[in-house]
Amino acid sequence: MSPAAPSPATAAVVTTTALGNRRTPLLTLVPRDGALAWVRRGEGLVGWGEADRLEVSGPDALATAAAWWADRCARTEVHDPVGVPGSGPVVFASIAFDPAASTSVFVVPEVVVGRRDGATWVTVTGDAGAEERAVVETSPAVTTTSIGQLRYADGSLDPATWCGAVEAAVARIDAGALDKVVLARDLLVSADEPIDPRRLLLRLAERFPDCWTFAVDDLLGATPELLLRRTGDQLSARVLAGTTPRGAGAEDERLATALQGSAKDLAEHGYAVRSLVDALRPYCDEMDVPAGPSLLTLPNVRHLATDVRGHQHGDADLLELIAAVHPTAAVCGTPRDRAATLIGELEGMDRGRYAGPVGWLDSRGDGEFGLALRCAQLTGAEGGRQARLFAGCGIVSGSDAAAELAETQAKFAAVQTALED
Ligand SMILES: C=C(O[C@H]1C=CC=C(C(=O)O)[C@@H]1O)C(=O)O
Repeated sequence: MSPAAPSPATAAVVTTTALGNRRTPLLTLVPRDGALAWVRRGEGLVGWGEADRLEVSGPDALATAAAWWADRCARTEVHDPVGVPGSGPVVFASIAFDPAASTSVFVVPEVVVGRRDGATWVTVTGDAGAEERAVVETSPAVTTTSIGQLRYADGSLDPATWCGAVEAAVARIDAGALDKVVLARDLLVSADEPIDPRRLLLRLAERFPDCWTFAVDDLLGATPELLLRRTGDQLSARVLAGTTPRGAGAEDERLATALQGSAKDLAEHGYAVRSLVDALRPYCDEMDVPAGPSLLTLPNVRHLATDVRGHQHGDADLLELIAAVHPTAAVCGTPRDRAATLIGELEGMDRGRYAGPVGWLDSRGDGEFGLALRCAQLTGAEGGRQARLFAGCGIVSGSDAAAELAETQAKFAAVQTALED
């Protein structure tokens, strides 16, 4: 564990509705550097500045982070007349796909602007002057500069080698070694000009209103998958697995109908739902799991989707629940351990925080975490002109490597279109 700096003995956190009447879109408020965001349909949280930061890895990473956040909250003087999920002290988090091996990042912003059910609030952590700065800083930023031409290069594996990995995975599945594994690949992008995260976030939010547009520590994306939301003792999740690209004209409907009737995709989806439900069940006294999936339609792909709800008993905090459910078979596989080992063997890359939980947590224990999918890691290389994109696919018996490669391309398109616009 490597906390960047020791927490101050006490911190003051003030939430105010002073900007309550302003309807400025949240994502236009964030600065170019250090943007923090979790926004869907214009509501959610944005933040900037760093009042505190924790970078952590190792087998107890999430327990360490939970203790750090609880300790920080206990030593914080809070004035929060708003009193809704996301008001008062908030930490944004981007957790590694493998928290034991890679670094997870937790950032407490100096300023958070939140919007929920049409009401807007501002929360300031730290010195009194920050509140005034927040008001000044909540003027919309200019975000329209073009980044020029984009050039793409293979990431860790070229497409043919990745298809070979998919075939190897199918062979292992057919030999009975496991039921499902999610294999991902990365794509490198270089632009003529530095990539402005604000521009990317705005484009993603415009094009993907059903997704959660997120940014934490230069990992930016619009995820359709909600790993876990906790509001008091109510838990909810949106599990996705099983995908088809969009088609032109009548072909689009044909693809949608085929997805809903595909035994392969329904099996792939079933593993993902079961992995979440089985992991969450010990923490719930009631669960509502629909008998079959619905269809989620996005501009680039359609997914099989299941919205799961649970009523929590006991006092496990949200990070403990996240540690229990992650990684689900939407991003890892079944059985989990064998799938994780095969990912390490076949993928040839470090996922970092791709496919890890990303979101926020408040001092009441409420929060929302998605899976960091359809995302780009801004690398800072070449003066901020480079990004690394990620996309993965669930592989089961019957998966076809060429179709899976096409699926990764359709998934990359979420960020590519936002960069190219
Ligand atoms: C792993 C990814 O997607 C997951 C979520 C939805 C559908 C998926 C699929 O059909 O394979 C994946 O399980 C990704 O977008 O990188």
